[in-house]
Amino acid sequence: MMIRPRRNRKSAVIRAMVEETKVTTDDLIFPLFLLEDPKGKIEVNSMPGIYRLGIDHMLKEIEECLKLGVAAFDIFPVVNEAHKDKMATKSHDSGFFYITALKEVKKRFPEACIMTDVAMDPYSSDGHDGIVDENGKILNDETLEVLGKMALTQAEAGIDIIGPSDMMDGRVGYIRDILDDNGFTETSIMSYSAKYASAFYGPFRDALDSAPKSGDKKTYQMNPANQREALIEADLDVEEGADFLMVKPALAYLDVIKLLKDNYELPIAAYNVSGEYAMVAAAAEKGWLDKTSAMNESLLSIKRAGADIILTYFAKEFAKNKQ
Ligand SMILES: NCC(=O)CCC(=O)O
Ligand SMILES: [Mg+2]
Repeated sequence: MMIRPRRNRKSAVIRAMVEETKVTTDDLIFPLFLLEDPKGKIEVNSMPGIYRLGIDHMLKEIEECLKLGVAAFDIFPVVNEAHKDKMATKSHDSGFFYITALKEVKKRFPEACIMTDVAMDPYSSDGHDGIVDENGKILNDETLEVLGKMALTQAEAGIDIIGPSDMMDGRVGYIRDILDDNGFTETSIMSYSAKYASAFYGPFRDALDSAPKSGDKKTYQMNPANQREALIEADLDVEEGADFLMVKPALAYLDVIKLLKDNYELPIAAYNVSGEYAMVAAAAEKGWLDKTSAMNESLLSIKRAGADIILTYFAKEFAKNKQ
């Protein structure tokens, strides 16, 4: 035998030397759920180890993460039912707890990179990302106006990266124009370019209590069967001024991550979503697999597929394990 691939696996030093992919805390964005009650702290039932936090706890959490080397956070609001309405009015109310908390976070930790989400669902009494008309249809162009106001309100709070996750057509360009017209030329946009209508968002909707009250999201989120459609979405986002392209979910869509990586020069992000976290966490709780190894392998696979950035609920745990 002339060629014996096992020689390059014979010791830990050689294995490390020939390792093609490495995940570091620099690659990670940690999604966090913000509660209205400043002192609140409630675990998400379907995401063991992940908590919804009031601002007091969240400041502590961010401080701990920064010490561990995790410096980027995507913050989502948990909105009480009483504050939801058809037009998601609270999403662009600068006095709402979410915006005041974001300002507090940026003031305390100016060095942290803070990302926010642009979509109507957390604030919508219909639980949809856009405006729902009397026939249950999701209105595209009317929704853009709400998204524009939402993005501007977040930019005014000093947010570093705006994340439109709604999948309305034309929203990246619409938001870019509004930000630029108001002087926020340095506010970045990470577009959820290829966001699929996935079952793996279930635990996130538990966390935010934001599941659609009727229907599903298939008229705006992509069909999991489609790969080439991701190129259409990504082309548009590039033309409209996105700074990053995102694929979501991650693990069931590694081919899409690779496709975008091979076809675009912009950095590629992948969202290792709540259901992907929950599967590992639940199996680990049952003793059916090792949580740390499964976490490391998941993140490695997402990076190997081509993701430069990974949004993951494992961020803090990964960083702790690296210490
Ligand atoms: N717009 C953000 C999400 O929908 C997150 C989904 C998840 O983590 O399941
Ligand atoms: Mg699109």
